[in-house]
Amino acid sequence: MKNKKEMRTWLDDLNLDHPLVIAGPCSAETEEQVLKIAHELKNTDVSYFRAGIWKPRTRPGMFEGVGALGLQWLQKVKAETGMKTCTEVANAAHVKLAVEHDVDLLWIGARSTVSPFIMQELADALAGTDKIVLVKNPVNPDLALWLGGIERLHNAGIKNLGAIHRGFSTYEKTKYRNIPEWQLAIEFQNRFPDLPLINDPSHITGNRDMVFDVCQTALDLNFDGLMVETHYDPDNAWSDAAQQITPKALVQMMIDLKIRKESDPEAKFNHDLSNLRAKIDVVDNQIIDLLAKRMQVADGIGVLKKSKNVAVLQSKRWNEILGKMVLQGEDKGLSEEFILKLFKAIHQESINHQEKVIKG
Ligand SMILES: O=C(O)C(=O)C[C@]1(C(=O)O)C=C[C@@H](O)C=C1
Repeated sequence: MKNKKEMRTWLDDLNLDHPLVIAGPCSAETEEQVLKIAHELKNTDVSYFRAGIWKPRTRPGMFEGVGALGLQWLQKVKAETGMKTCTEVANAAHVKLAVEHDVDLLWIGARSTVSPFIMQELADALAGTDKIVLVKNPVNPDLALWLGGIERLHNAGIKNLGAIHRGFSTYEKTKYRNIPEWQLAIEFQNRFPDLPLINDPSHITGNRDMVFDVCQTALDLNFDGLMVETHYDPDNAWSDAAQQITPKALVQMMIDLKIRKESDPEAKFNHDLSNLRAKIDVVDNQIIDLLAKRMQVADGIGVLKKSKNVAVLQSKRWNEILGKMVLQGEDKGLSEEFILKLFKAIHQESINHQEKVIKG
């Protein structure tokens, strides 16, 4: 699969003067709930009304969605509000029912994207439709698996494709429900700049208080749209209560979010930017020189350790370094998260250098 300008045709054809917004409840609960939310979202920036019909839940015994019945409610949403509709599909039977009920956009969930078998089943079931299909990232931060899933749909002749960044599972507890790993989304855009990329702040945060900030970061990183879970009574939602926001809050958020341009033609701005970029280039070169110097020292340590048969990994020393660097970083306004990532990468490279010396 290669990047092509036409990949964004379906999005361009919407002629929006703001990012694409997909919103609606995590789950369709009752007909009244679905229609009430839909009417509150009518005449806002929302183009697509979302509602989960079949819900993949971590544990059995939780609310697993109303099933096909909810698709009739989505048809009513379309008839009464004019909004297009979307839902998640996870197997060929879901696809058949969603297509029969005229759902406009289908998304594939993170737990499906991880499985090439499921992706192939969905690609086969969707072949021949002109539906928009958005593929959420797999639960693990694996860009090749994400792109591979999209490629299966592309190879089945599905033209209106896009991706949803919903964050990644981690063993460690973080402030996020699913950590964003923004670098991976940036890498995605580098590889496929014309494949529409939508951010899902609800699943990244798991917490409505953080939704705005994640949306702003996504827009700052040129995402094409947002998919935001929305409920008129979030606290009493049947699923994902903590992360849903009200339609009113969504409207306010769309007013408050800053939509930034990719560049500006003004001469002074471009002159100042070039100067600052030249400074960055100098510093980047210094960083590379320093890292190379550090690895030369590591090579020396490797030679010394080899002579006395001493192990490469020295956890006590390493933890002392990490602790010191986190403190120094804080002093200089560098986040703990960044310092840990940076020094863990440096440590790994130092170990690789020493291994090479010891084996060589
Ligand atoms: O101090 C050592 O023993 C080293 O090998 C150097 C170093 C480092 O790069 O700072 C690398 C590996 C060890 O786990 C600890 C520290």
